[in-house]
Amino acid sequence: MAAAAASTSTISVSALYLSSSLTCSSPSGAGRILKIPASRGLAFSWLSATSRAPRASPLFVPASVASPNSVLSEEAFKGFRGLPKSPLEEGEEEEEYASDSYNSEEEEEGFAAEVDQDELAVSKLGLPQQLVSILEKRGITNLFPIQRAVLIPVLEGRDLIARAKTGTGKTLAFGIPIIKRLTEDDEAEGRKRSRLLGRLPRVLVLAPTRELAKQVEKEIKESAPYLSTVCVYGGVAYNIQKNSLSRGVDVVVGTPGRIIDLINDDSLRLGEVQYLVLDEADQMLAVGFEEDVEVILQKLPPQRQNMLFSATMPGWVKKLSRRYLNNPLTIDLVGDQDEKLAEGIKLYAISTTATSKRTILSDLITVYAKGGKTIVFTQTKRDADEVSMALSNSIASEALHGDISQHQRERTLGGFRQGKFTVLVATDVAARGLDIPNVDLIIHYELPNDPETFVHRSGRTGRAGKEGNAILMFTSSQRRTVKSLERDVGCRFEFVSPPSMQEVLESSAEQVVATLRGVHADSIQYFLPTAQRLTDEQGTHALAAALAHLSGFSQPPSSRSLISHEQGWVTLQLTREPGYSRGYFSARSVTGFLSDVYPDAADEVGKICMIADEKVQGAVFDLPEEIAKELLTKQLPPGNSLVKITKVVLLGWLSMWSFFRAVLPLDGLATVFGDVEEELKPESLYDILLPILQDDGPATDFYGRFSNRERSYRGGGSRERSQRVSRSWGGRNYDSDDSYGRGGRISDDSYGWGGRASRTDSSWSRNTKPRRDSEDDWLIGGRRSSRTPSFGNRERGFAGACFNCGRSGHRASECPNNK
Ligand SMILES: Nc1ncnc2c1ncn2[C@@H]1O[C@H](COP(=O)(O)OP(=O)(O)OP(=O)(O)O)[C@@H](O)[C@H]1O
Repeated sequence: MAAAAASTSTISVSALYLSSSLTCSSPSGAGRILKIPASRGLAFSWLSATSRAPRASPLFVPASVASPNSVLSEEAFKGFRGLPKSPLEEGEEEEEYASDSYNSEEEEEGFAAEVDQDELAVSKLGLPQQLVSILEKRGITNLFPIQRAVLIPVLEGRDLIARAKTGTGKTLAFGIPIIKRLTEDDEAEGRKRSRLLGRLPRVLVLAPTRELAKQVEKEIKESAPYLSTVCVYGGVAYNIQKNSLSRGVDVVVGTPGRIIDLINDDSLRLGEVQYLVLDEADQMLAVGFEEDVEVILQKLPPQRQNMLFSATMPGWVKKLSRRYLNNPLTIDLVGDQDEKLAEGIKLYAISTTATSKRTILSDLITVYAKGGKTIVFTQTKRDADEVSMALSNSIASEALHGDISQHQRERTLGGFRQGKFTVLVATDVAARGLDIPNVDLIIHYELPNDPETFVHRSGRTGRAGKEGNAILMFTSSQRRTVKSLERDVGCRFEFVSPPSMQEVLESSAEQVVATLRGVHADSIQYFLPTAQRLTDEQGTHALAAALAHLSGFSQPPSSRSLISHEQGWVTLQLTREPGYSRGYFSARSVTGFLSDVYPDAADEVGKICMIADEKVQGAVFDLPEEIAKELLTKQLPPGNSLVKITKVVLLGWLSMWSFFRAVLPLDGLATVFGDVEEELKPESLYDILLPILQDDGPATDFYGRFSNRERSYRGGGSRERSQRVSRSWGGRNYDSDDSYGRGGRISDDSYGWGGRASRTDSSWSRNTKPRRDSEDDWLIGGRRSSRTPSFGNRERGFAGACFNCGRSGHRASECPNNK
């Protein structure tokens, strides 16, 4: 068993659905393994059984509290009525504890019923009334698990290291106890201090990005408006920040670069800081803030309480905790759980081609976001701009990346928050920490660089216990990476096909109906006579016409290519019987055939894809609708057959379908599949399905870092052409990536990705830089220089960081610390 590090108390206990070995250690560091069979796992159903937690879905609470291998703070649950005796109490046998405490189903149920949900109510925790009222007004009536876990240790003055899933309320986890302490101290002094001009800060919160800093400031300000909270970050003038500091401040939140500048010109004095919070500590390292952070820590008074929040524990973060934290308590609500995502997030994956991505994107947004907010993640700034611009034709959208000025970034985020536009197209700058309420859909337009980025991007939805969807777009050559992601993140994708036109139309209509519900009753009055007349004349047609128009379909939807998804095109399939083949069947064979049969078609042909099945001599290709119609009337040379493809189905279904189609008559097919699935409704028996096609791109099976190669063959064309062009790409499009191209202090908080950009080594992808600190390799920006591009491909070795210990080279499931 791995005992906890001597200086760190890894948290113990809580036998919550314990299905595997849980490593526990007492505060003295003596670890023990507690084994409780899954069947005896204790369900903390009381946490989800409340009707008093309106913002938390039932799915949410067990995520952090009752999943297998949850590791929680024993102290955190002190005082909970009905909490079973700790298994770690002196002299108690592990097995005895297991059998004594949980020996029957009834006992479990009895216990669950006995525990009172009020134990989590903010009104019952002894918080200052002022704070309670404000929190309740904000809809925060019950603590989330990380907040409950952190509360007592912080109030007891412990240093701590904490980790919880995205969107689970980490900001208030440190915010609530700190605000409580400051409020009580002020009350004890008769509020003299709060009126003191020029008072020095008692709390310092360090955040890796400007946006995160502003968000933390907002959360603290909204929860304690009576305290003075000042946010300092780069990219904006110093004066306003200096003036605010000079007026007197209780809490300073900021990014390290600007904090150092303000310390250096004596505008910020840290001599009275009692609480230090390092938010997203591992990200500080990723963006090159490690030196700055250490400089700041050395300037703080030694008598202070430290709280460090970090998703992983790379070497530097461990070093920080050893050097600057005092016997910290580790509170880890993720542990080695396989599933790293919050429970409310439903994951989909969709196979696309480089050329079909953009057209599919807007359909996905229409069908899956249903008019709600969407964030689309791209790899590069250029893609963010281009995708946002392309979307703007049909959906209000804005881009967000590190090249956009700070002022504009704030305006964009503000507009998105307020719902002024519904689609934000962002690079990974927005992946970490941003808390935008009610984001319904995340689209990974390009694969993320690593599993952690996937978790953080996806975590912009499904926050605070809500539900959300995340869709991963991948090309067929990236299929293995998708599988790796499933393993690394412990998630399962539902593989879906591009939305059909029918689905797009239905979703558009639903959104219009939702908008109509918002029309004011008084306005409706003015239109009633006309509506009545129209209904009398045309019946429901009148309303259908209005819906069609408001959905943006005044003209009938044009046909769509099933390979490029572009409008106005039709996809046809040409197959040739083997005996009639004149040599190797290629894209040229298709154009040759078209020239013979209908030369106009040869001139207009769009994308051509070869059928993957080598036994079939054939290809599918796109033609403009009118030309396709004409072609289908032509006499074909013997041995050739030409059909219009009418449907795409998922690969899994396709193979099953092909099998049954080969062995059963049509009515037999209907019997086999009956009404099982939408894809296989009886009417679809007559559909001509798109066959499996040869890959249209180069191998990009190592997460998103090379996916911008796809740009090279965007625009369609034959497979041969695509590959030839794409090979000329050496890898990443450096100049357009957020991690590069900025240096110096100014960029210190340029969205976090600039950081000490000057230190980044653009040669990382070529794997030439020697390994300096293997634990940091995977991180985005800053120091990711040494990871091999084959990351994520299990067969080629795992180069990401372990979620459990933060070290690279193995997954959490293989972590030596588990043993
Ligand atoms: N107890 C609570 N009840 C209801 N809502 C809460 C509660 N605590 C926090 N929230 C809300 O949940 C949202 C997510 O909180 P926060 O941003 O602190 O999450 P996080 O864990 O820091 O996420 P990330 O890891 O993505 O940065 C915020 O909008 C916050 O106001």
